[in-house]
Amino acid sequence: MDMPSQNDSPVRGTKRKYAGDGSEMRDSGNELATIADPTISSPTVTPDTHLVPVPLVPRNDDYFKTLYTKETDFRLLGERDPEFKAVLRHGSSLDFTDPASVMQLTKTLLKLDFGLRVDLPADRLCPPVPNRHNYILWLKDLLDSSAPSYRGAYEPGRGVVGLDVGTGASLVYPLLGCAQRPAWSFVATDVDARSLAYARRNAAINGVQSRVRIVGPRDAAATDPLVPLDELGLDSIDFVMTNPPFYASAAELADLARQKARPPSGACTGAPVEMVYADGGEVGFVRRLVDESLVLRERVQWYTAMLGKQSSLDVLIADLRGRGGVTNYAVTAFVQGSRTRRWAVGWSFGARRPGASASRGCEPPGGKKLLPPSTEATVATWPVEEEAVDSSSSSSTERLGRAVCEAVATLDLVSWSWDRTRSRGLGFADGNVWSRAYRRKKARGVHPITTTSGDGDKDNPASSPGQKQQQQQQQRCEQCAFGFSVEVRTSKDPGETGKEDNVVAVVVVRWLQGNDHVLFESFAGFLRNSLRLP
Ligand SMILES: C[S@@+](CC[C@H](N)C(=O)[O-])C[C@H]1O[C@@H](n2cnc3c(N)ncnc32)[C@H](O)[C@@H]1O
Repeated sequence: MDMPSQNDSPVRGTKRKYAGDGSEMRDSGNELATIADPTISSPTVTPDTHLVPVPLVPRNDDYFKTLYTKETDFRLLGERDPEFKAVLRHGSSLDFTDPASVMQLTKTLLKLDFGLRVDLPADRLCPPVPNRHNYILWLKDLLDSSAPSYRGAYEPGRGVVGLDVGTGASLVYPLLGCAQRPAWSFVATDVDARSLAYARRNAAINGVQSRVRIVGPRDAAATDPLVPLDELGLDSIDFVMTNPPFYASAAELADLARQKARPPSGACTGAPVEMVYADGGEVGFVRRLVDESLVLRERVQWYTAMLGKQSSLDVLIADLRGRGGVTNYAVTAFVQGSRTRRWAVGWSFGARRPGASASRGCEPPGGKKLLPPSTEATVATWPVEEEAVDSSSSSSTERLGRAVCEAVATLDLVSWSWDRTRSRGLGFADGNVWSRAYRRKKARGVHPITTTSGDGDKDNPASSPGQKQQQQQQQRCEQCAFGFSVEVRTSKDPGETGKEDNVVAVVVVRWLQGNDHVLFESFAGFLRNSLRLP
């Protein structure tokens, strides 16, 4: 979960732009529940006509990627939202020690940037939007780059189901996920009845009840699973996410709040029920998730968790690699402004490997040794000449693409296809079919690799012979020891001249499937040596 740091605490009234590092706040009590709900024990309820269901407007992925990449200009935000303007000091600065101001910032960003409205209780966490958004961006990257289609890109039609363990009153992750991905749906759990009542209301306000199933209150006892797939009647889901309770005791929570040197009304980092996990804080909570994942395994493609401390990341990666024998995992950092950094870890028992930006999204202070094996390698770089005007001559990218296809054509692959429009090829092999040893054996008439046969299509009957064949081929590829893509991209390379306009074409190999990192390294080496560049 978000850990407040001493440095986050601005002096009251100082001018400061919000760089997304507002720590978890508890409201002072002057923001009240705004829609009457008998299940919420709010002392005073003020009806607010703004809070009627709002339709979510899907926007393109690039829009979401660029959000919060620059410091937020509060004056501008105030011009766009009068409710935010009302809490600004001198029209341009925000008092981060005032819970009502921080809560308004959260509401304003959710409203303006995502079209979301939330009702937040005074005595529960108020989520900093940029940090929560970072988690969703990372999940999108993780899931897109390890999708069953191997396309390595966003597929709007792909239905994805996620479980948010400990969703909180704001329901922030399911709301952000639904706002960005129309085909995503969620199950959201919590142990806190008060938070859940607000979460249900926030689902209703945003009209996402059919896409977010809110379950609980769960029993906090360790006997009540964090990932209750059987109870929910779910065979499998795509991901689990959690921002776990951080502290191991209420005393630790109070201690850190004191260190932040904020007045009590503004210093609070959430109610103990949300923030304390007595059985070991965030490490204990995520270990519990690891335990469950070791039983559920591939019923969830990605298990993920956000962490407040880098030391927790070290401990959990060691646990996953050691006890869990996990090799397919991802590490990233969510950085907001210059000070606030959170970590996240994800792991999978499946064979589909995520891209480098998702799996090696940061270099932890503990060093590169904490990172999972690399899944991308650049095997060739070629200067892009000025493209010929004559339409009969082909571009450097096309010629490089042809060179890739020629090199790969010499191999005994289970499948290889080249997409000319994307300059990208997709291939599958049963093993190392590029080694000299393989070729020698093949020349002697020995089939060097024993292949496994598919399970057939008994569970998924195809309607036409063409579809049937396609399905069988897909199943065959899924069982291959190695899956890869080769892509020709152009990029700017300042090179030795330092000139930004020096454009090069690069050939990038991506490890898409398999459990043997050596196979990937060796294939990249084969391609590096055998590409006859144009
Ligand atoms: C740090 S808060 C995160 C809230 C929200 N997801 C966010 O990011 O703002 C942790 C949440 O986990 C919930 N929680 C604690 N133990 C839980 C459990 N065993 N199962 C589900 N939720 C739990 C708490 O009530 C709290 O809402």
